[in-house]
Amino acid sequence: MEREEYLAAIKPRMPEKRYIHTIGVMETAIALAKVFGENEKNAEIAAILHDIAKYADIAWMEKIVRDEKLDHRLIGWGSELLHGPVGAYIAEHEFGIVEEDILNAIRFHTTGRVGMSRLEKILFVADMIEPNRKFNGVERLRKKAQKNLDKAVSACVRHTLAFLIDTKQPIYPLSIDCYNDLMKREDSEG
Ligand SMILES: Nc1ncnc2c1ncn2[C@@H]1O[C@H](COP(=O)(O)OP(=O)(O)O)[C@@H](O)[C@H]1O
Repeated sequence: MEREEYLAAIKPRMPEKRYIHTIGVMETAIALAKVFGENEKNAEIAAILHDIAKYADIAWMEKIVRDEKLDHRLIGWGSELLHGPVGAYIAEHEFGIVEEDILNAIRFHTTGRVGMSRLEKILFVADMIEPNRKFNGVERLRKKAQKNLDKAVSACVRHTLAFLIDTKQPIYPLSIDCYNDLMKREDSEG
C-alpha cells in the first residue's frame, strides 16, 4: 500500500488532532530514519499505523489480549497501554503487515522494552518529539534525537517515568524493565 492509502485508512478511525499527531510522527520518524540509516518506508508504515487502535473499544481490545495470549497484565490498563499491542494486531491482521520489526515498533511504541531495534527506537522517540508535542523539555529531547538515538530513547523513557511518578500514576512494568536495562548499559559505558 502507498502512503496515501494508509493515511486514508487511518483517518476515519481517530479524531482530527490524533491524525495531525500521526502525520507529525510520520514526518519525524522518516527524518530520524534518514539520520540513523533505517529503512524509511518501514518507519513511515510503523508511524502511520502506531495509533490505529487508540480509539478501539476497550472490551474488544481486552478480548484480543486474551484470545491472542498477549501479556495478561495489560488487562485493566485501558487504551493508553492496550493500543500499542492491539495496534500491532490490527496492522498484521487487517493491513497485512508481516515485518516483525514494524509490528514490534507499533507494539512497544508507548512503553519501550528491553532490546529495542533501531526502528522501534525511532518510532518511540518520534512519538514523543513530533512537532505538535508541547511539554517542558521537548526541545531538549529534539536536540538529543538529532545526535544520538540511544541517548534520546533513554531521555524519553526517563521523562515518561518521571511524569507518571509526579502525577501519581501506576507504571506498567515493561517501561521499568526498559529503564533498568538502559541505566545498566549507560553505567557500564561510563
Ligand atoms: N509504563 C507505563 N505505564 C503507564 N502509563 C504509561 C507507561 N508508558 C507510557 N504511559 C502513558 O501512556 C500514555 C500514552 O502514551 P503514548 O502511546 O506514547 O502516547 P500517544 O498515544 O499519545 O502517542 C501517555 O500518557 C504515557 O504517559
